[in-house]
Amino acid sequence: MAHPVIVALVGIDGSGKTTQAKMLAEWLTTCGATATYFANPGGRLFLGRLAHRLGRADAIDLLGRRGFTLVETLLRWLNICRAVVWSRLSRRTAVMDRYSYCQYVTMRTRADQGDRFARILYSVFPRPDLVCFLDVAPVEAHRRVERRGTDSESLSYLSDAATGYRSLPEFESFTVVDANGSPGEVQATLRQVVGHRLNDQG
Ligand SMILES: Cc1cn([C@H]2C[C@H](O)[C@@H](COP(=O)(O)OP(=O)(O)O)O2)c(=O)[nH]c1=O
Repeated sequence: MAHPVIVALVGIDGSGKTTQAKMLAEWLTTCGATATYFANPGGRLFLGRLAHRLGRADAIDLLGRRGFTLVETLLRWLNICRAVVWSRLSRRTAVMDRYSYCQYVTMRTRADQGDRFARILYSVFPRPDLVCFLDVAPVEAHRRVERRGTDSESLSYLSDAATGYRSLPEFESFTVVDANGSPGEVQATLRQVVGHRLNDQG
């Protein structure tokens, strides 16, 4: 590889980012291109638990909408920073579960203020070598999230978020991967796409 590679998987909740990114990192490592999976949590679960302990309903009740969005944006910034720095220093591949684009879409979908601030904050990060948009029908994503049972998103939120991704100025540069199939089917497509990209890198 000519230089360390950053691969980011983006898409709505339930599109399979976590499942696919972990599988991809394992596969790349078995192929000899040592890769590490990086999650990018926004702190919702952790802050939710903290809020309960403090007698609040949830993270938003604890921090307020703007406070929660700020903390979430900063946490995700730190997670991306860690992955990018690690990739540069170790000269290894980082497979990222979410990237800055996900936070832009989340904020826009929730009609949060401060998306310009987020864009400035995240502008220090390089464009990943490859961004795969896992394109799933919102109905299927909703089913998966319900089955997962760790969080919940309304179908209308997921539909709005899917529209949000497509309206990003960067969307044209994303590689769209059909994510409606089984994990194995989607992974096979991703391996092809990523394999080509890595070969192109030399
Ligand atoms: C990829 C995939 C995931 N799942 C399950 C695993 C998880 O419990 C849930 C959501 O997948 P997950 O990988 O967590 O999606 P994301 O990180 O984008 O939110 O759906 C399926 O049932 N089928 C699939 O094809």
